[in-house]
Amino acid sequence: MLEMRDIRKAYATPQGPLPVLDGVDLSLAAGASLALMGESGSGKSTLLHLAAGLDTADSGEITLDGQRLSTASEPARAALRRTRLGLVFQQFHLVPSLSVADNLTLQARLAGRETPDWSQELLTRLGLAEMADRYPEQLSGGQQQRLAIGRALAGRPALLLADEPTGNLDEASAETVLTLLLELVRDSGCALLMVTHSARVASRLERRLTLSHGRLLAEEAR
Ligand SMILES: Nc1ncnc2c1ncn2[C@@H]1O[C@H](COP(=O)(O)OP(=O)(O)OP(=O)(O)O)[C@@H](O)[C@H]1O
Repeated sequence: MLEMRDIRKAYATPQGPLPVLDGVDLSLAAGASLALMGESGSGKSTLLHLAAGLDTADSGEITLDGQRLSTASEPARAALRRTRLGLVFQQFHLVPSLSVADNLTLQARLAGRETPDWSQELLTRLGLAEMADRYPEQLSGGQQQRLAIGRALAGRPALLLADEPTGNLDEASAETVLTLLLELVRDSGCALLMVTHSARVASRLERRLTLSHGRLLAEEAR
């Protein structure tokens, strides 16, 4: 479903190129879940952004759902993102002027992928059905992140990319949000690539990989 082959990426800085990824290979099967770990600055977000087609690698090949992302144009990458990917970040990035229900469905609707039954099920399972007419500022942090997860899954993506999705939440909300996210991912059959600092969070996923000095370390067995 997601294949990354010999990915290299350096950022241009005033001091010269800063190499971040130096030959990364990663494969994620349909429906599988993988935690991406590594020290701060090791390139986790960079890798996730490349998988999302939000940025391009200097070299290497990325294939998503059989389509080559690495050579696709920006509009083609955006179309693939809209239809095949769900994204969740540490910041929730909700639209303040839209209700909870509209935030949940907007992206799926724009991509022509909204199914009202699934949207309603998501609202209920995320504990947001009673709050459908509220606005994001009227929700707690945990509720806002649940909404952001619902939005990412409303279009039934093949792959959910999540960057520290519980990083902004207290321990109790983080646990609730993570459990819900994993249940919904499992039930919807989508694959999950999640960046996390937390070994405890990572242990809840099927696979774990660690980035270090631009490379992925050998995989730990579960
Ligand atoms: N746009 C950019 N321009 C220059 N350097 C960048 C840019 N984005 C990231 N970097 C640098 O690349 C390295 C990897 O950053 P990245 O955000 O991918 O790491 P990370 O592992 O996700 O870190 P964290 O866990 O702290 O979020 C860091 O040294 C960072 O400073």
